[in-house]
Amino acid sequence: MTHTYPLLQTINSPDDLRRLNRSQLEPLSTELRAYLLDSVAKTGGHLSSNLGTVELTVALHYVLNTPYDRIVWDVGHQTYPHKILTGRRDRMHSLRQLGGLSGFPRRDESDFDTFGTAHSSTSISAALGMALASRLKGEDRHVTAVIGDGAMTAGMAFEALNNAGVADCNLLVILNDNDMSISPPVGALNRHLAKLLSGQFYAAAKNASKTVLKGAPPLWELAKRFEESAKGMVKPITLFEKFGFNYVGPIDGHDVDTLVSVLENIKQLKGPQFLHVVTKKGQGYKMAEVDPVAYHGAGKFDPAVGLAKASAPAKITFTEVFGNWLCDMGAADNRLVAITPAMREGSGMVEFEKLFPQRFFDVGIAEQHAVTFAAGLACEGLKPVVAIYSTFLQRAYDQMIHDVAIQNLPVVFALDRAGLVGSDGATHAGAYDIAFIRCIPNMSLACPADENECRQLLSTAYAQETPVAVRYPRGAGAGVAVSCALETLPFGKGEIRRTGKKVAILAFGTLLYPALQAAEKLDATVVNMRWAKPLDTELLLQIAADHEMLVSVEEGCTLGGAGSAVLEALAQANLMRPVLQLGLPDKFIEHGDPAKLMTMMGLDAAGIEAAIQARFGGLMTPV
Ligand SMILES: Cc1ncc(C[n+]2csc(CCOP(=O)(O)OP(=O)(O)O)c2C)c(N)n1
Ligand SMILES: CC(=O)[C@@H](O)[C@H](O)COP(=O)(O)O
Ligand SMILES: [Mg+2]
Repeated sequence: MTHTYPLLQTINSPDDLRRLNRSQLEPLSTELRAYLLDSVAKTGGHLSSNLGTVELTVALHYVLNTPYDRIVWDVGHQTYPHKILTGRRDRMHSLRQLGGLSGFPRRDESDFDTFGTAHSSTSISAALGMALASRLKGEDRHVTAVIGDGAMTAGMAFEALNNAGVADCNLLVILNDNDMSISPPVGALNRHLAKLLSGQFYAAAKNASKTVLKGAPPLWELAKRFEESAKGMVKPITLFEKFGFNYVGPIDGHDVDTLVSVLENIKQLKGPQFLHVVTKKGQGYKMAEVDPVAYHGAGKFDPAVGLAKASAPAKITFTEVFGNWLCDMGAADNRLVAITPAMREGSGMVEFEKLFPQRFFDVGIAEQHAVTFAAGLACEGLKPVVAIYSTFLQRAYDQMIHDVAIQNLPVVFALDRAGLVGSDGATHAGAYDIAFIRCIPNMSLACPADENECRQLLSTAYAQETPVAVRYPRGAGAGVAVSCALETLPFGKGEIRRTGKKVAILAFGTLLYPALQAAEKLDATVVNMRWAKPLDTELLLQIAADHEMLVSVEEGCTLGGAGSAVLEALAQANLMRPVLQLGLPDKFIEHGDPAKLMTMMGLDAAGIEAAIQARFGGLMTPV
C-alpha cells in the first residue's frame, strides 16, 4: 500500500510541529506511525518500541521548546519518531547502515539528541545533571527523561531517583509503561506498576482524563478533584512518591490530546515530577502488537505479510550453540543454574527456561545484580552460568572482580556479541572484554574459533572450579558441525592448525578461519590459541623460537588485548620477535553491515594478508 503523508511532509523540525493546531496532532500521529512502519520495514530496526512512542513523541515536541528544552530518551531504541520529527525524515532509509543514521540518539547527529544512549537506565541521571546545570546557570529549561518499564528495573535508575527526589530542581521523569521489556517484564517493580493499572482506578482515569485533565489549573488540584469524584476508589501510594516525586497518572499514552494537556500542566509545576504513561508495544501494527518480542529488533519485512518465516534452515548461530549446550549441560547436571539480565531471547535461553523453569533466572536489566547473584549461588555449591552480552558485562566489572574473582567462585560467563555487532554500532560492540578480563586474577577467558569449539570450551569452562568466561560473536561462524557430546578440551591449551615458514599467525577466536585463508597465500603457520587467558605460553614460546615474525589476530581491541598478552609473554621470556597486532583499532567503530565492517577493519582474509605483507613482506619468502 502506498501512503501519502500530507501533514508529516510539512514537518521538518519541531517548530513546524508547534505551528499545527491541536486537532491536527492526531492525524499527524497516524501519518507518523505509517511512515515509521514503512521505513523500518525497509531497513529493519527496533519497531515495536517505536510504534509505542509515536503520540508521546508528538506531544513532547509540541509542548516543549526543543532543543532548548531537553528530552533524554532511555536506551534510545524508541527514538525513530523523534528522528523523523527532528529533521531526519528523509534519511530514515539509511537507518543503522554504514554512514547512515544511528539507531540510537547521538549528540553528533542532531542538536535534538541531547544525550547519547543505547545501554539502558542512564536517562534519569543524565537528565538530572542537565536540570541541575540549568539551575546553576540560571536558565529556565525543562528537562525530561523518558524511561521504559524495563529500563526502570535497573539499579542505576533508582540511584538517580534517589538523588533527584531531594534535588532542588525541575525534572520530569516519564515512565513509558508498556508492560514489556524485550521479553515480558519481571520483578516486584512490574507488580507494583501492574497494581497501579489494575482495577477501576486506571479505567476511570482513562475515561475521565479527557474532561478532567484538559483544563488549565495545576494538576494536583485536578487530581484532588478527580480523587474526590472517584469515590470508593483507593489510589495506592506509589513508590515514586516515596522517592519524593509528584506522581501523575497513569494516563493513556496513545491519546495525544490528553498527553498535551497533561504535559502543559506539568510544565507549570516545580520540583521533581513523575508522569506514568501507559502504552502498547507495537501499537497500530497488528503483528507487532501480537508478537512484540519478534518485532523488538526486526529485520526487513513486507508490512503486508510480516516477518518472513525461514524457508531453509539457516546456519546455526553461536547463540544457538550456547542455548543447546545449556539445555544439555542442564540435563546432565542439576546444579546448573542459568541467569540472564533481561536478554532471554538474544542469549538463546528460551528453551532452557521451558525445560528448567526452576533453574532459570531473568533478573531484569540488572547486570551488576546478575553477577553478584551468581556469586551467591556459587557460594552454595550451585553452578551458575551467566549469559551476558560482552558490552553489557561492562556494567558489572566490579562485581566480576570483587564478588566473583577475588573469591575465586566457579561462575561461567557466556559472553555473546563479542566483537563487532553490526547495526547497533559502537555502543553494543563487544570490543573490550579480552582486555578487561585478562587483567583480573583468577579469571580465565576462552575464545572459540568455531561452533563446535564453542560447545567444547563451554563444557571446559563449566568443568573448572574457578571463574571462566567464553566469548563468541553475534551470528553464525565457519559452519563447523557441532557434536552432541559434552566433551572438554585441555584447559589453557592451543593447537597448531597449519605449519608454514617464517611467519606464525596466532589466532584468538573466529578470525582463525580468515587467518588460515591468508596463511595459504603467505605460507604462514597458523595457531589456534583458543585461550586469551591463561595464554598457552609453552606453545607460544615454541612457535616464537621456530619463526621470525609473529602476528596476533583477534576480534577485540588491540590495546591490552590478546596480542598484548603475547608481547608480555615474550618479554617475560626475554624472547624478542617482531609482533604485528591485528584487531580493533583505538577508535569506536560505527554501525553497518558486519562483513563490510570487518573488511574495513582489515580483519578479513585479504586484510590480514595485506597487513602482513605490508609489515613483513620484504622478509618473507614468496610462495
Ligand atoms: C544495560 C543494558 N542491558 C540490556 C539492554 C538490552 N535492552 C535493550 S531494550 C531492552 C528492553 C527495555 O525495555 P523498556 O525500557 O521497557 O523499553 P521497551 O523495549 O519496552 O520500549 C533491553 C533489555 C540494554 N540496552 N542495556
Ligand atoms: C537496544 C538493545 O540494546 C537491544 O535491543 C539490542 O539491539 C539487541 O541486540 P541483538 O539484536 O544483537 O540481540
Ligand atoms: Mg517496556
